[in-house]
Amino acid sequence: MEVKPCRVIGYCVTEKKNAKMNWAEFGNVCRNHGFSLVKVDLRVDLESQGPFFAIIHKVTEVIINSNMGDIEAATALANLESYIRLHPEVIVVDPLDGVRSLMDRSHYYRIVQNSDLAEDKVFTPTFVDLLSTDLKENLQRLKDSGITYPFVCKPSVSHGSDAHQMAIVFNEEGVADCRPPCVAQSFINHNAVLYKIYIVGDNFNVSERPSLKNFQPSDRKTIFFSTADVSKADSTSSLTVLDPEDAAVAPASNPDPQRLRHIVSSLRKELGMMLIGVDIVIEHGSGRYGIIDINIFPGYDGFPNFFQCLMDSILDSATSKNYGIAKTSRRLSEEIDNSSSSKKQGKLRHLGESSETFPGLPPDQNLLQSVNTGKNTNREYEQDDSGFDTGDSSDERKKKWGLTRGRGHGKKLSQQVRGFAAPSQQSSLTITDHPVRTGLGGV
Ligand SMILES: Nc1ncnc2c1ncn2[C@@H]1O[C@H](COP(=O)(O)OP(=O)(O)OP(=O)(O)O)[C@@H](O)[C@H]1O
Ligand SMILES: O=P(O)(O)O[C@H]1[C@H](O)[C@H](O)[C@H](OP(=O)(O)O)[C@@H](OP(=O)(O)O)[C@@H]1O
Ligand SMILES: [Mg+2]
Repeated sequence: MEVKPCRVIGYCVTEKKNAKMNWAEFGNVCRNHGFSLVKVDLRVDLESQGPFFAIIHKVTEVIINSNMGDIEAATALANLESYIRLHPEVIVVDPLDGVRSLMDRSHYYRIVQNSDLAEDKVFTPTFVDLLSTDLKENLQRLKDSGITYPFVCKPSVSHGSDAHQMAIVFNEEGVADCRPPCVAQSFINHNAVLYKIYIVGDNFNVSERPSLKNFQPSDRKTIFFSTADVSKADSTSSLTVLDPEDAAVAPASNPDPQRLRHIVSSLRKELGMMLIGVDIVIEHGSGRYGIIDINIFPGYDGFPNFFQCLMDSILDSATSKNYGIAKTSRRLSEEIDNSSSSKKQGKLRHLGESSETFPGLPPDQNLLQSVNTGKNTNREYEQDDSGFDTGDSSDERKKKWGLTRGRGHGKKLSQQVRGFAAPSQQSSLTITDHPVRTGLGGV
């Protein structure tokens, strides 16, 4: 009996993400690969909407609401979970157990702590859960855990509308401002520069973002802030402008591609997920790399050609998952191979075939090297519009940044590596420094 190839990709994301991303663009990419894209309605049994080849989701709000007793959310989650359970052949982006582990901040801080990253001067700042409303108990826990002042107090749940209101606590008096359940994480001075790694399967892209300036312990009052005001590409908070004495000594820091690749490969191995965001700071003085946050299916703002990259990762996952190839007629596997090989003749450029230079950057910062990925698909995605509708593409962002803010804000790093090599394998990496005039007037 001929098996009809299943060519439907389903997606169900938060309304915010639905509005922010140009899903019609992804529909075009799917069609180019012989798939149709369907918006999944979790209120209805998925059997009647499938069968699905893959399901892409961001159901963090559904999980949170379900955990809080919302019946509709619990039903929606049960619909998704039962379909996944009955259809192990479907590619789930990403597995719900990985999603749940990244919804609890201290849980993923522990994953970093217990990974092999420590050997590479990569750490997660000291942290402790504060679950009690008893101030004395919390003060003791902070002391016993070695938390230093100032520390950042973050909601325990890392995603959703209530997850991004935070506080910088400078002294014991300020501990009364913590609202458990929360996580206290020692503050790391990092010269107001954050590196945001966006991971799509075996590809990652690094962009530089504004970040909190350096702080010292003091008797000052707690500072409350929303992360949306601090580390977005166009954040303009005065909290992200270095004090003159700090700006004078802040080194221009370029993250080490080898160490970034190790972070990506280690977290991919630990988490087994396709769509992850990792927030890195480089500690002033020690040069250690601090992983301060890991995000589920983040915004991918400025990620070149995100949807094409997502499609490739799904096909890669299908191939490596032997998606029914053993059980299905050869035709389907040839179809999958053809659709993936058609990609190679499509919009892809092999790395290292041509070196571009960017005016305004000294030659040594125009680094374009080929990457040996250990796979026969070394390639870079052309820097086309990824179909994002953020109104904040890297070109717009370049225009917005007028003055240099803090040291090291001068570059937009974009490292596009496919099938990155594990740190033990010798390989070099493509780094394209886009010279941008950066900073924000008047901050
Ligand atoms: N331990 C820390 N030391 C210094 N700065 C920190 C620390 N933790 C967080 N920050 C600052 O606060 C910002 C937000 O922190 P974090 O990423 O944990 O919050 P979030 O709500 O998960 O943000 P998002 O979801 O937007 O990534 C960081 O980008 C950084 O500027
Ligand atoms: O700047 P980024 O891309 O990291 O911003 C992300 C943020 O890190 C969180 O992942 C947000 O998810 P929630 O915590 O669930 O709000 C993302 O929002 P989303 O609407 O895009 O999912 C931000 O983009
Ligand atoms: Mg973050």
